[in-house]
Amino acid sequence: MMTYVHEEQQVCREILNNYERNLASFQQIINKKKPRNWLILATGSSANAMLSVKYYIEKVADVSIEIQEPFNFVHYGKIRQSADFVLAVSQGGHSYSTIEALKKVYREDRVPTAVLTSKLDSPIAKYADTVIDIGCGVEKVGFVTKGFTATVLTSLLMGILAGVSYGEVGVKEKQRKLDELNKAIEHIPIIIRKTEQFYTQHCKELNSIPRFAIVGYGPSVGTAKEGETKFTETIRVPTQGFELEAYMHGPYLEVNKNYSLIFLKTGGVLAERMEKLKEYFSSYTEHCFSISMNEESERDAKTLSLDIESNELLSPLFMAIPLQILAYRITTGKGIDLGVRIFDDFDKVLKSKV
Ligand SMILES: O=P(O)(O)OC[C@H]1O[C@](O)(CO)[C@@H](O)[C@@H]1O
Repeated sequence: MMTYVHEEQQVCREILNNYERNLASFQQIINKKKPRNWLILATGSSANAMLSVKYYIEKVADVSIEIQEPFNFVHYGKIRQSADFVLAVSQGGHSYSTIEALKKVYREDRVPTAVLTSKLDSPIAKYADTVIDIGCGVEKVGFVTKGFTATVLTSLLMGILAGVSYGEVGVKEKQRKLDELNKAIEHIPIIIRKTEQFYTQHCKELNSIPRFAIVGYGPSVGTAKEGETKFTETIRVPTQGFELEAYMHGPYLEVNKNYSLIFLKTGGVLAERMEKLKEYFSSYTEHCFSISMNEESERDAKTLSLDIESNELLSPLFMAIPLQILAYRITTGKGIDLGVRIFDDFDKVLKSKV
């Protein structure tokens, strides 16, 4: 897992170097059909990645994005009349639910379909008009890390290209946005280093926590959800990712002195509201941690400050990496060997991957 974390920067560089080629077929759909109402079908980390980029794409391309959990879509859902493009996202391309959902749309043959995957010859590729390469190669460890960041970056680029095609983004603005992404990925090694130091400083405490809640807002709700996915897959203690305000409607009542909160601080309009929540719970549990994208004016030992000056909407490119590393470090710190498979017959019985 850490090997892939260390590959994230290189993979991102490659994605940025090759985006014109990798996204050529997507560009064609956009230029030809000009879809403005996208339905995205994805589960697990892929859904978290798309939730992370939704706001950026909606803003730069002036489109509207709906994300649906594929199995519910297959059995209970329907495609909105207004939907004019369906994008299925499956990093490995074997998720049964996403395949079935895409099949349903593909057979109707009403809207253009595309699949975003890192495995171009995977089963899902048969059911879309267009196959788009995430550009990160196949990740062999099931607890994806580079695949998440690569999906985020490729999708951000799709948003920029759509913005250009729709006249929302001019030539200069496109270059500015690409520069912003190039600059963003240069922070990855330092994020890794800072997170490793942070874990070393707090390992005893972090390893002993029985329950985590990760709270975010805006684009970092997707990051919080990815933290939930990563922590439960690896550390195997109850962990949930919450949207800031939703957390205040019930979930907070669970807080006790053993409970840990991880606040994702990405600046923006809700920064103060999050600070208030943190302050409130700091007197009920000692285990309040923050991961802050921006430089913190007051240094607090339980804040991992990444000191990055960037657009809040790009925060998923940075903020998931500390959670990936913490997931791995806490897991090994607790003596769990991720190489030893558990529920080994799960896929055979439940067939959630085909
Ligand atoms: O993106 P994919 O390949 O469809 O996978 C979806 C999810 O399935 C899992 O591999 C677990 O089955 C998750 O780790 C992953 O997020």
